[in-house]
Amino acid sequence: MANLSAEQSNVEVRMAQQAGQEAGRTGIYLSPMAQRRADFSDACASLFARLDLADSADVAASLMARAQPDLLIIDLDRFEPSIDLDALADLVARRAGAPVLLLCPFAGVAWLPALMASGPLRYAVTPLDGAALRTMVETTLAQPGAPTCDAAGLRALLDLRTRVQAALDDAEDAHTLAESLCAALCAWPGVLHAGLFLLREGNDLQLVAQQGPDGLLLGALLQRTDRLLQAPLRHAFPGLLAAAGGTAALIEAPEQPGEPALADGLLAHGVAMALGVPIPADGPGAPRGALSLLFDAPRAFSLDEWNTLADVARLAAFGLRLAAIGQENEHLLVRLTYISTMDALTGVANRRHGEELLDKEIKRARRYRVPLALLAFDIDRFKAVNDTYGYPVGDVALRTVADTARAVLRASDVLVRSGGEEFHIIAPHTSAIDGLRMAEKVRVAIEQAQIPGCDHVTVSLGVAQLGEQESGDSLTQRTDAALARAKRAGRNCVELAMQ
Ligand SMILES: Nc1nc2c(ncn2[C@@H]2O[C@H](COP(=O)(O)OP(=O)(O)OP(=O)(O)O)[C@@H](O)[C@H]2O)c(=O)[nH]1
Repeated sequence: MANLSAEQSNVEVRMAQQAGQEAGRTGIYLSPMAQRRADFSDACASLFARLDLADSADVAASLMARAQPDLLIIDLDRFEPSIDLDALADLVARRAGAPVLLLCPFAGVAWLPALMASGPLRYAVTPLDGAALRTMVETTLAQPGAPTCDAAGLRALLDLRTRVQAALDDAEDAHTLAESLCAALCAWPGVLHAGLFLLREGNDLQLVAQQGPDGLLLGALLQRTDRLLQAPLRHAFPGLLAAAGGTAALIEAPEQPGEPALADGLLAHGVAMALGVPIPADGPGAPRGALSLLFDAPRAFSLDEWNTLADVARLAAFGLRLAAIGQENEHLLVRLTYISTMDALTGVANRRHGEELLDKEIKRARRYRVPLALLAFDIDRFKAVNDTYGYPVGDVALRTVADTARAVLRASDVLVRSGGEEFHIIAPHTSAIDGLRMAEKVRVAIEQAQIPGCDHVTVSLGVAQLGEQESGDSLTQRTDAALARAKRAGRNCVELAMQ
């Protein structure tokens, strides 16, 4: 069987050689690597009557100036990092539509769209074995046009763009955006699975969202879901290559990167081709990562498709930045609300916020016809504490008093620092009698509390229940008057307000 197929392929080569030579076919192969020029010559020279090997774009240009070949092959493998994209683009442009085959390493497909924009070309991802290379050369000679989208392909692209736009419009946070983007990409014909990787703090690349058939999970395929820049398959899996290197990566066959574990995993789930598109950092501190797409069959992308994929990645970057800004705004709002409503020393509500809360509770008490009590308390002879132990100890005493009072209150009660060493407690669902009990509990708790630096303090308290038509101001005045009476009555006691 092996002999037969070897014989067959020899026949094919001889036929192609004959056809090529009879047609007087000419070719120019460009690669800066001597070994690659020799390998190409071994695999494909027989397809041409004349094959010129060029080691630079300049040499290829001068060969082309003498006579345009039937096929120009540009091999980008090992061209990097000194690749002169402009010179190569110029070669493609000079072909003016005549056949060009671009051989592109799987981790360097970012150059593809740039060169495709200079003129029509076919491409193949390398490494390729000799037979596959020969087939690609023959295919390009037979059908030299660049991959294009038919009407159905364009409709699918439009649909993808619309879905991505909608995902951006509806995104509440980075996670929901990533999920919707994966769903949009999965709806693109041929896509089996879509995933989104994001670089988090500390250079931790994580899989944020994925969508695909049951059982096809990137976590299982890559054998981890976080710290993916250290994953064993980071040099082979296109999604990881794109996130790590910031440039697109494409494998047109599972075994192309030479990682048997990856090839087995992809083949087991019917994946024929894998693409990674980097999500560019959209400004400093912005998230960066990659989109990963797994396809059920190999296909050549048109320039429209490459451009759409780059647009999707840019929109993803923009949307993720927007989501991050939304989150930062929420944090700022929480901080701002805290600063403008809470007392910095004790962490309880400040006077202005206390007044707002009292108004709210009064309205609620009226609507539901439930009692509301207001308590006022003030530290006894606090001036003496400051004078004797110093202001910092006075501050500690204020904090301890606030903490102690808060500890004996219900969750629905609100403690307010009204100013200096004076506090109020808004007590919903509380009658005057219950308010008195509550005041006594607060008084005893504070009397017994240990104050670091000054031993103990006591408080005097006033209690009032909201009258039927009473305003917040009037309730406060009556409560404060009761507190004043408690002070006059000798301090460390509770007084009930008069109606
Ligand atoms: N350490 C500290 N002291 C404060 C603060 N705010 C107000 N005070 C002090 O609280 C004291 C209040 O004193 P007074 O109003 O005379 O009342 P008092 O000494 O507590 O006496 P009675 O209320 O009559 O028992 C003053 O010494 C203020 O300086 C604060 O934030 N920190």
